Amino acid sequence: MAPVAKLLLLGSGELGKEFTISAKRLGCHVVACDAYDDAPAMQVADAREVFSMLDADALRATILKHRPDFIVPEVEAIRTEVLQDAEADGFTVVPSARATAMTMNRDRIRDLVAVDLGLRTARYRYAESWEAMLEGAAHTGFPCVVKPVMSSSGKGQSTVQDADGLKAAWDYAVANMRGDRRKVIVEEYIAFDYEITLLTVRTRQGVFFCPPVGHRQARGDYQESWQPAPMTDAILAEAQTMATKVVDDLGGYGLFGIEFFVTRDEVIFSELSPRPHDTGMVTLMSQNLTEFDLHIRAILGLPIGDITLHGPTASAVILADRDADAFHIGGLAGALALGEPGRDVDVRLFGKPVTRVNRRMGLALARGATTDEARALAAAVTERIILHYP
Ligand SMILES: Nc1ncnc2c1ncn2[C@@H]1O[C@H](COP(=O)(O)OP(=O)(O)OP(=O)(O)O)[C@@H](O)[C@H]1O
Ligand SMILES: NCC(=O)N[C@@H]1O[C@H](COP(=O)([O-])[O-])[C@@H](O)[C@H]1O
Ligand SMILES: [Mg+2]
Repeated sequence: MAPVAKLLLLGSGELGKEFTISAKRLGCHVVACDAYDDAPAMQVADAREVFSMLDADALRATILKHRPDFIVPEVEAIRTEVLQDAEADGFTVVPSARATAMTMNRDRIRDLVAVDLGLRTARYRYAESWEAMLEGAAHTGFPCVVKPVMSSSGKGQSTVQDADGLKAAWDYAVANMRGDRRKVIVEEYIAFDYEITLLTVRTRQGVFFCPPVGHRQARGDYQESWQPAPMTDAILAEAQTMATKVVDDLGGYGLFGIEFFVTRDEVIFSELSPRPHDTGMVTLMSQNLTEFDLHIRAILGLPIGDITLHGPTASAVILADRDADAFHIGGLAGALALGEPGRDVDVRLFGKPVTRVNRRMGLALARGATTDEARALAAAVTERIILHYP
């Protein structure tokens, strides 16, 4: 049987794994790529390719070898020029080669949103040396947040309290950045009331939204998320209007995770992923269609219909605390025993072959009468899951 579509998945982590499962359910053939073997998505895909997606020749060769109907980026470590060439040669990049290139570089997406579209963002400046950061900080004030223009999951990110901290922030950013651009964004620190991810689906039938996802971050990386995030209709409508402007400019079809800070009287655009978002993994339990189901449906041009929330739901991450290649994960039975009628619990173990300090190895999911109850239950589930290192 010929597959519904052949997908080349660039990045094979936990998001790619769940996306692959959703795509396989709709009859797709998935070739999962990453820089290391046995990555989570490879374990459920039809085929795998192990190479650095920052290597232009290897990426080009892999595209030509498989000739996919859709190239689906999953990480932010891809030589995006190759995707632009591939698109010019008639391949389809999800959602578009331009969106992938723009979002892989914080400065490009920030300039698009703040300058071209005129949407509210934190004040910012770019810097290519720690001395230049002084000038940036003069514009933003202290505290300020420093991030490499190429990084994700908070890598290389720090909050700086005063001028004395700038040199250390530069060194940390350079040591943890990805790619070869020694450049940072210096951003005004926003003392937000809360932050959300607005999962936004751009389809041939128009733009759809999931109920807003609230989340809590530590070290620039997500710790827990919940849905729905309580917010007023007016603030939500404003965020939706901003999201629509951004995705319509970026174009293409797929799900986008759009991050906003919300203060007492303002919605501030932070950044976006042109693909499923880590905080959106809460939809694995909360919705009739998960963010992964929505992404593949938008890609294939299938109808979305109603996005229905089952009820207040939360996710919490299961992290490793050290570097190890020998380990096992225990406590599943006890964790799942926390569930009872009206208090569903579930876990996802990603199957990553090695641990690292603070590497996300799995996820707890829980439902409750309120998001607070769901969050407490998800946290209790993670406490029962134990990583054992021999
Ligand atoms: N200007 C800011 N003011 C206050 N907090 C911030 C600011 N920028 C970032 N943060 C905090 O750090 C978190 C991570 O920042 P950001 O999303 O920009 O990093 P990232 O590396 O792109 O992460 P990911 O790829 O996981 O989305 C934000 O969700 C927020 O909690
Ligand atoms: N915020 C981006 C994000 O959550 N990306 C997800 O993490 C994986 C990398 O994990 P690893 O660093 O543990 O290999 C990526 O492949 C993607 O699934
Ligand atoms: Mg983010």
